[in-house]
Amino acid sequence: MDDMTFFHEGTLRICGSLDIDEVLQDCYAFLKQFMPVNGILMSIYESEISAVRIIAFMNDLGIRYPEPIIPISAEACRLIESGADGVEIVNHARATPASRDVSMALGLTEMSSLILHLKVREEMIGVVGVFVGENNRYQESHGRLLELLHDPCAIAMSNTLRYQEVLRLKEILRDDNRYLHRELHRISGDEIIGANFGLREVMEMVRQVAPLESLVLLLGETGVGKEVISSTLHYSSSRRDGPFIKVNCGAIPENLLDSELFGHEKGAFTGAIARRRGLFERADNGTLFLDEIGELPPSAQVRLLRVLQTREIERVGGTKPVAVDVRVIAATHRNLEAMVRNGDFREDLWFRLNVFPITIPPLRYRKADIPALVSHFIERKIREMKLRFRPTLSPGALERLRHYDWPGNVRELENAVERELIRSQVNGPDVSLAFRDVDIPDTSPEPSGISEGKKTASLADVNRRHIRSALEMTGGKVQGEDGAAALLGVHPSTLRHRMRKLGIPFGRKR
Ligand SMILES: Nc1ncnc2c1ncn2[C@@H]1O[C@H](COP(=O)(O)OP(=O)(O)OP(=O)(O)O)[C@@H](O)[C@H]1O
Repeated sequence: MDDMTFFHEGTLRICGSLDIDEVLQDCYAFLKQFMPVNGILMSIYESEISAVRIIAFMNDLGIRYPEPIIPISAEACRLIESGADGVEIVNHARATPASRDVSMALGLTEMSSLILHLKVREEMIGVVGVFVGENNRYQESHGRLLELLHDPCAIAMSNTLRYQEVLRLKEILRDDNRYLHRELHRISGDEIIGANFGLREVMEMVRQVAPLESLVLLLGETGVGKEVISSTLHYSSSRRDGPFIKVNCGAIPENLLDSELFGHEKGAFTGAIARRRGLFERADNGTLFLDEIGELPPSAQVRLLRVLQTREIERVGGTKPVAVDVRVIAATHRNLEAMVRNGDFREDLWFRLNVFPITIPPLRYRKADIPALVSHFIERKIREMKLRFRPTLSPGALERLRHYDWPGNVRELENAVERELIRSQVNGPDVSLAFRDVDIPDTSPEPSGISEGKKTASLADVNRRHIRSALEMTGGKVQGEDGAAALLGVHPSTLRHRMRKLGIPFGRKR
């Protein structure tokens, strides 16, 4: 083989892969045709610690991968720093200080080596050592051949160092990411209060569905805790170490929705100066929580359905579909079934989303959870707001909270606690929380045709609103497992009787 062909063939092997172990195996098989070789070693010199660090190593003598850092003597350091060049032929294990240190580290009593010193723009970046486990095996001609491969070896060495750095940084990032996820989960305090009381059935369903890959639809009025439940679903699933991405479908302007959800390619539209991954791609191997799914415009509904069916997204301006492994949890406070009937939501998408619906009951139907929620929020707010005084509850406060209807549900209760805590701080350490402004009667509009005075009407009104909102959530259905009677925990005929008495119309449209 002439020098040109040797160089060409050698370069193909050296630059054939980013996996340096694969490269060494290929080079070993190639070099064996031209010279004695038992192993190859790539190392760099670490002047600060007077050692060589092994970057890659292979051999056919059964020598185990040595400790990556091989300390070398001061004499060896001096020689390396004096700026060796080209190929050094060392035909005895004890011939030079460096070969003595390395052969000892490899456990070889005899060793011949060809040391190719790699330099890029006069800067020494490391060495490639080809060795054999006997003394006196290398000649000038072997050295000359190896020297032909200096440039490809230098490129491979610098690529390997960079690639190993990328892998190291990637691992650090992954580790940071896992840590931040756990922290986020801890700080957001996703403890579910009422898991054994008012939300027992919900939590039972969460336990059933969390380990599966199924789509989950969370239904319930605003502020009932759809987001906390979705995060519990994610963190109890096998995807818990993957991302949990939340998106409020109602908060993204329609013209930006596609690019937010599916990303865009560079130049897809004015202002798309770089490729951008969408939320689906960011949620890869994790969970995407699509809140307020009822607010999705019809065009986005079509595209979402396609993604759910194909598990592939297409970036705006892209030509190739991109596979994504994402579990979707959707949520809405709206009655999707009624929206489907009115033509505001696609039936096929609703079918797809409605595989495992979980309805979270409003706070007014689980008032037994109020004391635990209040103390949970007091603890949380004291921590978050770094408050100085820990107030107590004044007599009658819980009664007042239980008496109220909580149209804004748990979020409203959380806000009420925060407000009361802020007020309390100005009054010194012995203050208690009274929640006097929660005692106001319900302010939602009166149903038309009611002529009773406010005082006599209030109980009927409260009942009427409870029943109406239960019907709202069940799409007007009274009977059956998913009917309003089951939701309210009463017999269907009792509910019908009350509806008649309160003048609530029957039927699906209300
Ligand atoms: N069971 C619960 N235990 C502890 N905190 C809760 C619970 N339910 C809700 N919260 C808290 O109440 C607030 C509102 O809950 P969340 O945002 O989950 O409601 P939501 O139903 O998603 O509301 P929206 O429909 O407006 O998006 C959050 O701060 C949440 O942490």
